[in-house]
Amino acid sequence: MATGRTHRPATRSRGIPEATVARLPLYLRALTALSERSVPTVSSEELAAAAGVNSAKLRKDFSYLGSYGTRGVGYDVEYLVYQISRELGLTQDWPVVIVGIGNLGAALANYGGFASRGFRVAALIDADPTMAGKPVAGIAVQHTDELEKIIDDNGVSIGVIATPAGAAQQVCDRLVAAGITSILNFAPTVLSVPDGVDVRKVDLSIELQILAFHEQRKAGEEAAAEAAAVAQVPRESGKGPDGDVPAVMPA
Ligand SMILES: NC(=O)c1ccc[n+]([C@@H]2O[C@H](COP(=O)([O-])OP(=O)(O)OC[C@H]3O[C@@H](n4cnc5c(N)ncnc54)[C@H](O)[C@@H]3O)[C@@H](O)[C@H]2O)c1
Repeated sequence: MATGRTHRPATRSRGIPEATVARLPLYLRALTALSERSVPTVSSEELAAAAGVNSAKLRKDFSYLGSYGTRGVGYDVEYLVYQISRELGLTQDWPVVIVGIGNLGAALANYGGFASRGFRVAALIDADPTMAGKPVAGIAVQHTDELEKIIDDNGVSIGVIATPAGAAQQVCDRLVAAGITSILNFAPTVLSVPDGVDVRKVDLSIELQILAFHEQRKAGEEAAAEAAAVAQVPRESGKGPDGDVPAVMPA
């Protein structure tokens, strides 16, 4: 779902390509599901299918982690969960702030999947003074006046922007000035950030537009197939649809 842009080279410092990094969460999600079912080992084919990735690509990706599996047995699920979590930096707790606590920000704050993956929502921040002190997902919303202090006090390095597009750059600038080096941006705008700051952008409407494109193409292909089928219907020479009336009168 994420359409991302980062300010990092295509290959990370430890030699893991960015495309592999982008697939690690897919493997981790599939492996976590296996782990929850107490499945001890998994073959590259099974895991690739569960993650929606080609199995040769999976084996190549895992070779960057130094994980080659055992022939005839496959990969040890628990160990792979640990390896990928460690590679993604998920073996430590990441405090996150969400800025803009409207419909989306509140939904994100309520999403239990962050905490279970090591992302602790440390603070919720909004510019609306009437929201200050109101609890959302059990956390009192704080006013943007306190943004810098909140980030400093909580050692936050990841910020989530869920404000209207018009406010996003200004919020981004304040987050970066306060020491944030990773931003997840939900606002439909392109953010400018200095080198060393990673931005990932999530835009569900872009995903829907891509689906609309494919739907349109499928509809076009169906229409073309129908037209081709109609064109191929054998006709008796000189007869109309009823078989007795000429479709086209001779000139
Ligand atoms: N990426 C996606 O898939 C996706 C999906 C839905 C919405 N959005 C986007 O997310 C954003 C929020 O949508 P919403 O429906 O929650 O809007 P909303 O109007 O319900 O909430 C916006 C919140 O941001 C606060 N805000 C405004 N300016 C601020 C500032 N400078 N600092 C801090 N807080 C500020 C407002 O007080 C409000 O509480 C919009 O930009 C919207 O387009 C993205």
